[in-house]
Amino acid sequence: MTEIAKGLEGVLFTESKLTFINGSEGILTHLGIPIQEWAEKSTFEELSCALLAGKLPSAAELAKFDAALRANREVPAELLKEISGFPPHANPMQMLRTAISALGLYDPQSEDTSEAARSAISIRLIAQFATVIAAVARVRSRQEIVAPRADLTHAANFLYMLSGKEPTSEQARLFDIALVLHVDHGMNASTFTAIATASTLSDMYSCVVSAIGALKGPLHGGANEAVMDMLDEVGTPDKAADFITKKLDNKEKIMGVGHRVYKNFDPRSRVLRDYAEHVASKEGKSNYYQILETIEKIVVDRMGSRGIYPNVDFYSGTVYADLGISKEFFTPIFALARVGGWCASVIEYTRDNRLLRPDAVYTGATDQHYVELKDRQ
Ligand SMILES: CC(=O)SCCNC(=O)CCNC(=O)[C@H](O)C(C)(C)COP(=O)(O)OP(=O)(O)OC[C@H]1O[C@@H](n2cnc3c(N)ncnc32)[C@H](O)[C@@H]1OP(=O)(O)O
Ligand SMILES: O=C([O-])CC(=O)C(=O)O
Repeated sequence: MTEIAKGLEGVLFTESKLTFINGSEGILTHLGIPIQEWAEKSTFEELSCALLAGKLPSAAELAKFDAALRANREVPAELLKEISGFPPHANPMQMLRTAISALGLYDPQSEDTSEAARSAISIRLIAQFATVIAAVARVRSRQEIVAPRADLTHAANFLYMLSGKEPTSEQARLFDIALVLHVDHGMNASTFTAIATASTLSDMYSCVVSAIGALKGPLHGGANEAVMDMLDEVGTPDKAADFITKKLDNKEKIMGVGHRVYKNFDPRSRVLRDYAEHVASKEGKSNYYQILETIEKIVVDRMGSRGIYPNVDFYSGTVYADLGISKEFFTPIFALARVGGWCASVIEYTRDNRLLRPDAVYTGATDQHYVELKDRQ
């Protein structure tokens, strides 16, 4: 019988030098460097630059990349006008997808699929995702759009555009670490989608727009918002154990746990948990943090032997909530970070491109003939 790799599980379709994951041991590296070191020592700018270049940048290379990001933060005024006209109740990921699609219309280089053009567009996309997401947030809350500032880091500038207030250096650093943790993750569904689009030799904006659509779903990037919905449904820490036990007894899926590749702790969730714990030790444990602690313990006790552990989406929301960000923006923030990984993966794949075109085992009808409409039941 023909074997079908449902969900393409375990299928190797390309080579990559960017990200390595050992799911059974909970190891994640970018360019061979552990994610914990990137989180502790690096920045979103540096990791994005490194993935795009395929190597750690020199100080001069990083300064040039950072300057290019800062210089490209502004988006066309026409686009801001379009975003201001979006229905303010619309889903922010739909707004992001539509706005990035429109952004491509204003980029004279958008149809150029050479590596040099793809790299230049990547810098603009990384810089302008922040401006677009913050603009979407301001429009949804019926506030004036805040223009970007070139004197702030990528993380600080985004938080500034979101709230209109400059964040403290601790807030900016915490957010930067969250971005670093989300930049890339091998052949996840949204990166694979970006690559599938790129494999037809389509343009960079089309690749990234299709990836936004894939990230949006609750089985992928949308899980971070779904975790927060779950925490809001639980309400108070004393109700967490009962709530999760019932869900597990009913074989319902728990958001923010389980992973196609990790059959152990997702190392990113450990880093995020440590930061959430750090905030909790300074400011007292929030309800959210206490509920997650209880859920984690019960899930690991009952599901750990089946390889089901918290993933990156489990704790990220508490970190964003501590920064005053509302849950509708958790998935757009995932996109804000992941755009770097999407661009780097598209560039790497298209260097040795082959059209992606898998197949399905046909199980439909055979030996049929067309029946005229008037003769059908
Ligand atoms: C950034 C990211 O994209 S990380 C992932 C974010 N997504 C989530 O957090 C959503 C919740 N998690 C899930 O739905 C899954 O774990 C996935 C889709 C992410 C990956 O899992 P897959 O490898 O596709 O496993 P699949 O969904 O087939 O489940 C396998 C078994 O584990 C169980 N399982 C998997 N995840 C969960 C979960 N979150 N809660 C409860 N049970 C689970 C399934 O019910 C299934 O059990 P069964 O064999 O008794 O039917
Ligand atoms: O790798 C995956 O399948 C999902 C994931 O954790 C990510 O994209 O960060």
